[in-house]
Amino acid sequence: MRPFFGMLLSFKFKITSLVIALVLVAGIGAGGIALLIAESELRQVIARQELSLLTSAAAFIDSDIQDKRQLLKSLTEQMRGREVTLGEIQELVEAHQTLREEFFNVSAFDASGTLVASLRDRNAKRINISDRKYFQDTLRLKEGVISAPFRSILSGRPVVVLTQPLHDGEGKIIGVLLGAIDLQRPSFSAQLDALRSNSAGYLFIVTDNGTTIHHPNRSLILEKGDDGPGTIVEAALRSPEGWEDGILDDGEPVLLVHKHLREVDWTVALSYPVLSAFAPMHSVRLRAFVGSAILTGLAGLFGWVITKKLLLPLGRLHRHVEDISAGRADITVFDVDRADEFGHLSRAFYALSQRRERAEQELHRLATTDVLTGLHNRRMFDDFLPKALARAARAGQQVGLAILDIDHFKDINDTLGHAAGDQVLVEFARRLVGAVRTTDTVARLAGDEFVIVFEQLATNTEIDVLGRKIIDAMHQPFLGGGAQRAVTASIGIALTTSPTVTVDEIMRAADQALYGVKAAGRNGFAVNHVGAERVLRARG
Ligand SMILES: Nc1nc2c(ncn2[C@@H]2O[C@H](COP(=O)(O)OP(=O)(O)OP(=O)(O)O)[C@@H](O)[C@H]2O)c(=O)[nH]1
Repeated sequence: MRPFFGMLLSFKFKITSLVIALVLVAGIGAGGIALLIAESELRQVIARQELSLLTSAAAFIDSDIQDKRQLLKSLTEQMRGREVTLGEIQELVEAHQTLREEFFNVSAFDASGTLVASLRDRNAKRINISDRKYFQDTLRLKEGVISAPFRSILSGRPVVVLTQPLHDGEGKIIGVLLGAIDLQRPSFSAQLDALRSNSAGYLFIVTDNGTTIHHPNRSLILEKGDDGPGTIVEAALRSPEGWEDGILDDGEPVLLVHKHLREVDWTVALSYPVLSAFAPMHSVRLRAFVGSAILTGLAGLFGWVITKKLLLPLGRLHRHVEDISAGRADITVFDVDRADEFGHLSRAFYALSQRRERAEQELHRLATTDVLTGLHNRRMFDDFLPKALARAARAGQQVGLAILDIDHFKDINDTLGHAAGDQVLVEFARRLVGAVRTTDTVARLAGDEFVIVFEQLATNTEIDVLGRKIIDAMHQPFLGGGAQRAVTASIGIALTTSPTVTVDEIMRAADQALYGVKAAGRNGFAVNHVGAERVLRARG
């Protein structure tokens, strides 16, 4: 659990998260904006395409109605020219083949509105349409009109009729010629439906008052659709032409494209389901989402790998600091030649470690050095002697320990003063170091007591030479408190080749030798072999 939380807090994790966040923001931001723009563009393109298609449909319907009106008009003009009577109209329309193709029925009514001829059924009931608005309008305007859609009394079919006034030879209106268009007849509706074949959505036509003229659901024809705010009928009639987005048709959002006809107060409209219209967009969105997810994952992985790689020097630096702290390496492991931030950090660590090392060395020196004489002190000696004994035991060599005591040093202090005593101690130490070999270790234990550890002694007699050399080194008078004074020392030396000798044993043996020298009148040295428990020589 802990390593997991540790990983969450790691710099690598933070950088990786940052990279992922940036990629996500960039992806969602740029991708989302691009998708929105693309979607908006697509809507415009689709809407324009559909409007252009609708314009063709509107032109087709306009021209169809115009053709039909023209046909009726030319027929009535023919009749007028030939002074056809109402009684002759039935024969005439039956003889006119084109009328059957263009109209569901063509009928004629006299000026009182009574049926006088019917193409579909010459024996049709003599109905009267004098109360119909289109009939009245035709007589009043003296020109053809297009009726509102209605259910025909003659056929029971939903129709609109085109009218033309009938004139006698003198131009007087004697009746009205009607061409009926069956709104459910394939010749009208199938042509419109054909315009939408292979495409999504459907075409419908409504009059200006919202009555349905054409609709794929034939049962709606002649019905007045809901034209409340936000309905497709209201949207279709809102302006002469254009498109509306997001209108609900039967609960489904649609793109509604509409165009008003020129010839008649009808609006032809297209309801285009948005979901299928933008189906390509959905797949683009899905692919963009998957792409973004993959990209984000890759970016995260990439961020992790790159950060890990970039932070390798930091890891190395961390290990180096740990190794140096644990004493497994020295400060030369720092890569101080790097030019980057890790180089700066390494150099800072190097300088810090160097200062710390120097401080440690100084501390160690102070802790192991006798302040007055500059020799090793007792602490150093206590640490050093066991190691020297072990070294000698390993090498099978003889080791010697000398304990030195300045004779009657108290007198020097008492007669010349403590400072003069110090001077003597310093000079004594200096001469001592000068008298022994570089391989020998000299220390001041306390007061006027000094020790020397002799390592790598070649012969037994070598120690005699060294003892004599020390005695001789002290022959010259010492300067203390401005006065010259003879200083002598007593030296007890212990020698051993035993690999099992202890610190106590060799110290005791040296003490014993010193005691012998002192007993013999001081100013000399004696050598005692450890285990022999006797002073072999005592010389002044
Ligand atoms: N000047 C000076 N005196 C010290 C220092 N440390 C100890 N002493 C003195 O050294 C003297 C040591 O004298 P002792 O060890 O008693 O004996 P001694 O006079 O040398 O006599 P023997 O050893 O028997 O010859 C004492 O008076 C201490 O006060 C020091 O650092 N400086």
